[in-house]
Amino acid sequence: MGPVACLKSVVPQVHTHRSLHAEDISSVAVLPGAKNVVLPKGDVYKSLQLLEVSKQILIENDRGGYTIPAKGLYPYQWNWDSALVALGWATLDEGRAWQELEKLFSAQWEDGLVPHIVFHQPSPTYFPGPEIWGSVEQPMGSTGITQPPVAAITVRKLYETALNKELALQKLKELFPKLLAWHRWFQSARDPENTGLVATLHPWESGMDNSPAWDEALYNVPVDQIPPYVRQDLGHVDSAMRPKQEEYDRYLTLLYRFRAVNYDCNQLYFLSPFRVTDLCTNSVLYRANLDLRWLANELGQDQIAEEVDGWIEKARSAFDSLYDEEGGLYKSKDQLTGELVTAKTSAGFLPLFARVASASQAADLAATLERWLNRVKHGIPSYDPESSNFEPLRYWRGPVWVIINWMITDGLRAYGYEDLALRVEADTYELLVSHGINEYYDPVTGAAAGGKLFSWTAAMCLAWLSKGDGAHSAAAH
Ligand SMILES: O=C(O)[C@@H](CO)O[C@H]1O[C@H](CO)[C@@H](O)[C@H](O)[C@@H]1O
Repeated sequence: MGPVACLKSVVPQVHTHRSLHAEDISSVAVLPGAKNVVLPKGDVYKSLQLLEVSKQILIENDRGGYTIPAKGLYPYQWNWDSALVALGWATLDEGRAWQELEKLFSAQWEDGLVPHIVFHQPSPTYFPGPEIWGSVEQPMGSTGITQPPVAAITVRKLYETALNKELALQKLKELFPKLLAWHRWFQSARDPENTGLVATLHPWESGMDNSPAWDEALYNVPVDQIPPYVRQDLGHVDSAMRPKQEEYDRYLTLLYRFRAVNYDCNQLYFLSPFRVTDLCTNSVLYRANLDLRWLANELGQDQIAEEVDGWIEKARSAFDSLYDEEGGLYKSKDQLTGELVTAKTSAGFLPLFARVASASQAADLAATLERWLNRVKHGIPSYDPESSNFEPLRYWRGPVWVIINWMITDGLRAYGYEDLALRVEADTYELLVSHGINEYYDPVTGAAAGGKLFSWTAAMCLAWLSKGDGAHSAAAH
């Protein structure tokens, strides 16, 4: 039996329209056409196995048009997870990738909000579920907050790389008004004072839930008399890796306060005791606006392109107020105190993904990142590894997230830091090969942590690491 036949017999085949065939094996190993070679040539088996496992994870986590992040721990459709997972689906089945976004936008609210979780089917394994977000009078099919708006970035990528151009144009036309409504909602509901940057009103909205960036702002939230509750997350994951009880009490306090006004977007900005300018949300939104403008131009919607341009212009100058020159990276801001937060987190590099950093800011960010990488075995830690309260295993307070590695790598490449981008890519690949497809990883040991067989990590493996998918052509800063 030759090596190719031998590999085929041990690697499980998945029946999608792009299943691996014998001739693909060399292409997976050497990646012709890729902008850079990530997968080591001598390690074909591991590479193939990783791809097949990634496909299997998406298939296993598919709930009929949408993908749950991980069984048990996250049994519903999450907003930015789905937008990133769609990039993975696109490598297997373009129709299925578009469907992921359609399902997400099927839950869009009348005011334009696209919720952070959509409760398509009941599940007893997650708290707080629909019964907490809704009420007897107003049952809810979703949460009443949002998440970083990745979807427009995904739509552009799917559209530009589509093999089925006709389908892509049709889906773009259907999704465009929904994307626009969501981005307009960000402007009106989350920047009613016209500052150029949007507010985040709940740590869950930031996607980096218990990042040290929120410590000061969150601990300023008084804990209300809230109904007793039982956390489900601790039944799935060790408590040492999850937010603490005093943080959860505040998450719930905010939820009940928002629910008391039925999540009225005109009131929430003014009444929330937690209001921050989150770098992750603002960087993703900035980049998504570049892509939305590109899509508007593609559809010949000049007036809309101009409107989006106005948001981009305003945000560009406002971003400078988040730059910490001494720290060599960007920082989030507590809007209620007006202070930049003290914590240096991986979100501080995301203005590279946005293309909003200047060349000299990018050089500082690259230098800071290099210093961080030299302190750990596996990058990119979510929190400054030089910090005294760096926790390599606790949720967003140290661990590595592959989706953030993708975003930062994409940004590094756009600014010409190819070697650094390759270093992060190779490191990420090594993490996945050695430790599997998990929610996150310990940057000191590489150990996998959090939820297992995790969808967005699998999607990044398919869409990024196997393709060497660097920066696409989002308009430069
Ligand atoms: O901890 C949780 O229960 C959820 C709440 O939304 O957040 C985490 O999990 C979600 C699902 O992967 C992610 O979207 C978030 O960014 C975060 O990592």
